[in-house]
Amino acid sequence: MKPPQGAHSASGGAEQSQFLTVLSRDEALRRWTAALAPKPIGRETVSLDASLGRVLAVSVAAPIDVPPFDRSQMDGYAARSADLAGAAEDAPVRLTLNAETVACGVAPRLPVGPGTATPIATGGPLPRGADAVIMVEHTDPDGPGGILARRPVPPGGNLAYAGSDLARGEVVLRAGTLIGAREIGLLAACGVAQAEVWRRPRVAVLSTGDELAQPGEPLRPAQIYDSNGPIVAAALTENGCDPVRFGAIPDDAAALEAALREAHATCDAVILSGGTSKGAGDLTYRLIDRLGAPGIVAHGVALKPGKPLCLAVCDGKAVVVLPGFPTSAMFTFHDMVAPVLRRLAGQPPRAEASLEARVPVRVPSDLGRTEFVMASLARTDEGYVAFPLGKGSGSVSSFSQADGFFTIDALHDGLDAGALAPVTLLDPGLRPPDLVIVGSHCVGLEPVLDQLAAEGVSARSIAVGSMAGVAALRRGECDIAPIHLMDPATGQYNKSYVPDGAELVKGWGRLQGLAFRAGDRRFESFTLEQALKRVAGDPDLLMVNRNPGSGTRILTDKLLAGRKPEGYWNQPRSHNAVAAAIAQGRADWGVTIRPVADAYGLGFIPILDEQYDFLVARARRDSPAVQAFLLALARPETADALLQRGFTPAERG
Ligand SMILES: Nc1nc2c(c(=O)[nH]1)N[C@H]1C(S)=C(S)[C@@H](COP(=O)(O)OP(=O)(O)OC[C@H]3O[C@@H](n4cnc5c(N)ncnc54)[C@H](O)[C@@H]3O)O[C@H]1N2
Ligand code: MOO
Repeated sequence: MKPPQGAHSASGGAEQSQFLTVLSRDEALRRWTAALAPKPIGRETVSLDASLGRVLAVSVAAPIDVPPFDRSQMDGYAARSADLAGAAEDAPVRLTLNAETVACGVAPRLPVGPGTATPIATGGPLPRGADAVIMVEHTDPDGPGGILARRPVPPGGNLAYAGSDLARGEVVLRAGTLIGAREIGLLAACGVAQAEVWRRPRVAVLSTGDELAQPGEPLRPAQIYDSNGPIVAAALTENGCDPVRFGAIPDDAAALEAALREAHATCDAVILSGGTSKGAGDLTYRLIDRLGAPGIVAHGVALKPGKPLCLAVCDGKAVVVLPGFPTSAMFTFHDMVAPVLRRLAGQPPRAEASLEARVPVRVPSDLGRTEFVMASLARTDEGYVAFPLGKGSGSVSSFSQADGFFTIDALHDGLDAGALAPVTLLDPGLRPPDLVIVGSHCVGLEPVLDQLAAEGVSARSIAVGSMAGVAALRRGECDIAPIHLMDPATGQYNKSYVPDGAELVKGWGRLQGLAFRAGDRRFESFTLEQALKRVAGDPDLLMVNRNPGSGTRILTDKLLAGRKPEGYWNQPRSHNAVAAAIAQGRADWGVTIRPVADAYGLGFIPILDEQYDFLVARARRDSPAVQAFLLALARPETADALLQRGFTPAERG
């Protein structure tokens, strides 16, 4: 959305007309549902094949008996139980065969009189007079026209009576049932070819913002891909609605008004994302308020993520503006919007599940807002651990990687390390991963994890950095911690960081170096010593550093020997961020690894081969998942893949 207007704008300052009242989550929902009175929007009749995933609008009673007639459950002979009462192995009873055979789908013509039997197939209709079936195994032929029955069969033996499965008139599926494969089978068995189901609400999906490109299009400078549109559309389908995509609307009053009016006129509900927060983006609100009464009922909710959520009802239709930040958009959709849309769709409430987990690190939070923290779960010997996915509301990955979320209430400024928290699962069918890897993530891990996936071993890699990985391993929260930590005293990698109960497994080498824009004369063809002298002496050179605790930071500090050049406090958390800052000219140099520098087309002066190794918890070493990991690591294909990506595989004997 557009930034706040500065002093040069016509209005002479940023408008601050939004968030007049920030409501609690519950109050915002109460006002919205009171204005909307959500209920199913209508019925339609669909064919049985098209009914999967739909919700029955009316109860269905069986129009016929199932089975429709008394039928045999065995291949054998329809007979009279009274005739068989005295039959035994040493005293068989002779029965005369009637002159017909009852196959499936053949109506019998002849009755079974006393002393007679009719050959019958499993599923064949029982002839008049018969009240039992004797299995063929319990008989012997006795000439062309008779059998000897060697067992007694009680009345009703080996047969199913008409209506014993479903009786005509019995309700087989109730209104409100979600139709799955089993329900379809049930309806088909009763001969029902169509189902009366709730109509799926058509919900318009509009992204807003000049910066949005659609996936598949090239990304121009300062653009990002529209992820909210596709994820909201998919989440609507998951919740029983039909999304209608309107794409990304630029920040232009006429375009937005036209799209919004069309969406409101042609759909049952409208969901926008972006431009709900402060700034001069109040265009959307003025337009929504003009769409119909009562208009906006809540704008600003005391929760995080999701504070700028805007809820409206215009002429009986729900209109929602989700925050632009992807995690905020998805969380508010999941928590507040989806349950209401499900009621429009006639869908049953979503199944909720939660479990208790220990949160291993302190999680700070804002006072005054209920904070929802997305977390990845790992199972340990002492129960579940919830790792907060600390990427913030702007992240697209934290909502998708989260297993669930826990809350920190508005009156607290954080959750202490080690606290227990109930975690609400985003997918109630959570299956904890077989292998938990916590520490520094490296793209060299991908071929190893691909092999595990192909073998059916599910692995979860949680990137928290090397130091935090060591701590997690020490607390028993993971199986493996990848690290690349130089001991500043010895210059050696990793060996001095192995905690009790762990062992070090060799990974691979990553060439660390000083990266700069290719062709930059201030670095081109310099040795490392020359380059370091240059950065110390040239105040125009801007560096990009790494976050404290990262292996690269330790190395950088060692190289700088106490100096803090311009840019030192710019401390992103990844190799890629360092390379992007240099490539895009926000910085001139930084320390990163060769594969990343190459990917960004940067110049590179080698420093040293840093060792990326694995701490393995000894107690877990023999588990099948850890064994699979170690095997995958040792495969020649892995070494090839590492070489291809610019890493130096460890020598293995
Ligand atoms: N001064 C203040 N700034 C902000 C506040 C505030 O209270 N005061 N609130 C912050 C919070 S909290 C959130 S959440 C965001 C929400 O911002 P908007 O809803 O106005 O959204 P935008 O500004 O349009 O975009 C924010 C961010 O998200 C990206 N975005 C937008 N649409 C999409 C999309 N369809 N797919 C992917 N990403 C999208 C957009 O490019 C921005 O990066 O505001 C804070 N600021
Ligand atoms: O409410 Mo925003 O969604 O904190 O990030």
